[in-house]
Amino acid sequence: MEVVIHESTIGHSVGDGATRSDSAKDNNSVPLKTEKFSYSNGNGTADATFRMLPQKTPIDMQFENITYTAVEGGLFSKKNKKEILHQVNGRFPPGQLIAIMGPSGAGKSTLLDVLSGYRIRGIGGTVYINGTARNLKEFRKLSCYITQDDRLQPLLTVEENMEIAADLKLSSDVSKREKNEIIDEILNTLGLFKSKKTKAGGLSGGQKKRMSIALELISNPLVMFLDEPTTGLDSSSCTSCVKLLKELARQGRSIICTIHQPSASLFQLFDQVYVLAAGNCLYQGSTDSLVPFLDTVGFACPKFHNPADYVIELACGEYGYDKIEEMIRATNNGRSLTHFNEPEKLSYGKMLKALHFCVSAEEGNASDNGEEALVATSKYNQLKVLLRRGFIKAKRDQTLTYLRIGVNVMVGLMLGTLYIKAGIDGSKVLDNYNLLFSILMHHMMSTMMLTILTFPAEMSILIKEHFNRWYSLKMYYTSVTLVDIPLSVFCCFIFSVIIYYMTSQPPELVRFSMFFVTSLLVVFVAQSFGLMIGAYFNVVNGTFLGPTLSVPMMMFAGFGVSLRDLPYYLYWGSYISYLRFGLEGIVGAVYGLDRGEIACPEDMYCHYKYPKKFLQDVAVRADQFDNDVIALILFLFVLRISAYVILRYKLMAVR
Ligand SMILES: Nc1ncnc2c1ncn2[C@@H]1O[C@H](COP(=O)(O)OP(=O)(O)OP(=O)(O)O)[C@@H](O)[C@H]1O
Repeated sequence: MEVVIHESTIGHSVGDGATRSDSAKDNNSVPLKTEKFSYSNGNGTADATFRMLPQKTPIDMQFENITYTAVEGGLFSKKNKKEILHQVNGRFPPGQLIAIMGPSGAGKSTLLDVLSGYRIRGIGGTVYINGTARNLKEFRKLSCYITQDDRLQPLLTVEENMEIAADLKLSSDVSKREKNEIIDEILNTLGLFKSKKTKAGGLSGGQKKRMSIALELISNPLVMFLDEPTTGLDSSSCTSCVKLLKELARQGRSIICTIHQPSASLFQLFDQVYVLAAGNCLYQGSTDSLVPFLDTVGFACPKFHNPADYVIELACGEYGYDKIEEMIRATNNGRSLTHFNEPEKLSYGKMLKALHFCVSAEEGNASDNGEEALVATSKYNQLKVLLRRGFIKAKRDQTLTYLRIGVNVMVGLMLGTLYIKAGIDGSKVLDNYNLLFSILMHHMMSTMMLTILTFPAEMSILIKEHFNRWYSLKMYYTSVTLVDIPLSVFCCFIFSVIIYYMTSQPPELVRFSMFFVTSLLVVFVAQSFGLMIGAYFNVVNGTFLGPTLSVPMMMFAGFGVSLRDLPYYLYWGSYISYLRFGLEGIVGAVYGLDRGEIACPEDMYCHYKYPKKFLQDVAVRADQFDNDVIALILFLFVLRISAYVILRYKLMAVR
């Protein structure tokens, strides 16, 4: 198979003095020399032929005096600063598979987060890329972070997940055929080709891990950070995962991963190891040199003992804390490179054994500010791809789509049966009023709770994909907003038709339209409210807060206590309750527009056969429809913008 490689990052370096030798050619596809090589894919070996281009400069990473200070303490408790990394140093050369090891709580994930640029607050020290202080923005374009939990779209097949990633991470100049070739190439390499049509949710743990790696490989990162890639895998999957990582390292990448306690055979697969204990470096150097190092510091590894186990035992303080201090001194907290085999000087040709494309030719470069400059494709393309993904998900989602439609039909039928013909019965005007409020309750609770319950799961995927520069938050948010519109409209329409017909509300198009528009706006406002809560809180807190905060909305809607009877010092509450405007709009649709006398059954007393009398008694102004619509639209805008701001804050706060 031949893969075209773009000349997109020629001469690209990531220090402050980052240069790009020929940015004008960034998007040009130039076929160059062809090279053939073999690699293992977990199912044996495979051959591939790649057309190679001058590649990105491999990345030699050094870090000096890295500290990380976390701030502990809640909103109402005293804030304490806690230093987690204590001036650690080290070097991660290219083409190497590097393990960051240490006991639980040693600071492995923290160091990985700091080096990858995922963590940006509370950090001290300097990271150098090829000898120059790191420019984080440039560095992020060449690196990726693969989280411990596999944040995949479970409803999309492996192939669809890859296609979406390719459409977002590769320049739009790359043709569909070329993208497919790259996808096949990566899936083949990672042993996922046969599972192409399997939904990601149905993959095994090992396959999910490989899938996470495959998605990021699309943009051909030079540095890959992986947080505990072997956690949850059986020993054979662990080995094949680490072998795969080694293969990727051999192609010129730096592969840096945290790992708990590898078996002796797994440990041997790593080129280099970095051992941490309580935020200090105990050892850094080649895997082979660990045992000689332990000899030199006088803590010889017992015969037949796994050196990885032994060094973790030392790091845990099992043999005394003085030994930890001795090792920190011996390595000078990571400054010493004595046990560091100079990385094998890979020939240029060998370095070029990257799988396929280099991509850093951002179409979004036009606006070279903020996150837009980090993503690979235009805003329009991001939105298009995210909408495509959203619609595929919606089509397959049992909860968000089918259950939602089912609930609207069921509740419509139930309420319709309970209040059958209440709309034309002069003796049942109060019942009908209850029905109208119940309709609003249904719209509010069903949409708000669905969003609160489902959005936090999306959030973790958003954090990963956004950090790995798949898309900008604006485009993500726009797609989330747009994707749900058709289904919301459909559900609301079908519910409105059922209830309106069964309960015999006035059969006039204008009234039905007012009824439907008000209902739909309440749906959108409630959804935005749910999004605001779901963006910030987890499911447990959100499930508590959503209904709790809705109670004042109901109180001030003017239903139980009419607006006329609200104490003046609480009247402001009616302006912050969107249900008040919803109720006014929907009651106006049914009883407004100078509706005439309502038929009263024989032998019945109909107190409210004149709608005007009823409207007076419940203190609802039925001539305010336009204002109600405007108020609900305002609520919609304010809540949507607030949800966006909260989402943006949350994305930064987790870092
Ligand atoms: N934001 C934070 N606030 C307070 N403490 C933190 C914070 N982040 C990390 N820590 C603390 O720093 C220490 C190191 O955490 P880290 O997650 O890096 O450890 P680790 O070596 O990766 O552990 P494990 O292998 O168990 O995942 C832990 O004691 C942890 O509680």
